[in-house]
Amino acid sequence: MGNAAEARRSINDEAGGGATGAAAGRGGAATGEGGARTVHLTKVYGTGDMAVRALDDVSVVLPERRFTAIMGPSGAGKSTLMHCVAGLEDATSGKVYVGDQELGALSDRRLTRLRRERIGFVFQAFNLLPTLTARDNILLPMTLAGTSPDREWLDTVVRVLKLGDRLSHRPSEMSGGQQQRVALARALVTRPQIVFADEPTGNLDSRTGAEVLTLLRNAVDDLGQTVAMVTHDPVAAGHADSVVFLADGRIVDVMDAPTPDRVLDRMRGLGDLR
Ligand SMILES: Nc1ncnc2c1ncn2[C@@H]1O[C@H](COP(=O)(O)OP(=O)(O)OP(=O)(O)O)[C@@H](O)[C@H]1O
Repeated sequence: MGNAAEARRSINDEAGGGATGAAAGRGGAATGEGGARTVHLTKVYGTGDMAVRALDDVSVVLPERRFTAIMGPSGAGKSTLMHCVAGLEDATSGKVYVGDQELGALSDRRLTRLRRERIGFVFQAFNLLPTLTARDNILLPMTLAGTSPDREWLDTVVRVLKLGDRLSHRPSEMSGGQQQRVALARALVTRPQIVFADEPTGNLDSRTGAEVLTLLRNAVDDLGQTVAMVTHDPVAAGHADSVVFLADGRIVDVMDAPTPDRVLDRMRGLGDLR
């Protein structure tokens, strides 16, 4: 209960200098050591008559060691929000912080490094390389960066994700759920500040989807990760600590301790009847 209330306060706070209580309460500075946040973030695609305001003055905190779901009707700006916070898109105005680092202040080279070292991604299509074994897929970010894994952490991730007996298998020799677990392990292996999951259960049957959601939950509860997940699925959102609802590029609601029924009701209210 305390955690949910804390997460809500933190999300609802003006994400700028006013984000005192919740972020400070978890041992960070007022700006929060972990997690990510946006301050008056606006993203406009195109110009003139063609301009699309995909995000309109969004101030939100994705609190450290919390599992946050991002929901809303198609075109609401969910992917844009995720891409801006992950440093894949520039803000038109406003600011994005990963931990205490403001992304707009970074050169391209440093932004690339921050993305590689501090952000993990799990996509709907697992994006595993077919010719590599599970182990080599998991280690790919480190191979590309020329760094070596922290053995103990790698062992922990492999154990929590129950991949110990799959490490020498190639993606074609694994089920969808196993492939998604490898993708999650790859996202976690660098111990990122935040993991973004974009519809991570979209391609999975409901049982395997539930397994992946449990693993994301475990990544937060057992490994201390911060996870933000875009989803259309109220059941998936029910695994999160809180849900941020977007509509027309704005945050319209935040729900703590979500249940699938309450999420579904809220989505109906937003005209999202999928
Ligand atoms: N590269 C782009 N160029 C122009 N417009 C874009 C671009 N990317 C997104 N948009 C527009 O920005 C708005 C928000 O898109 P976004 O993909 O963030 O929504 P979403 O909530 O993720 O939608 P969905 O659930 O359908 O994936 C939409 O109107 C979309 O058409």
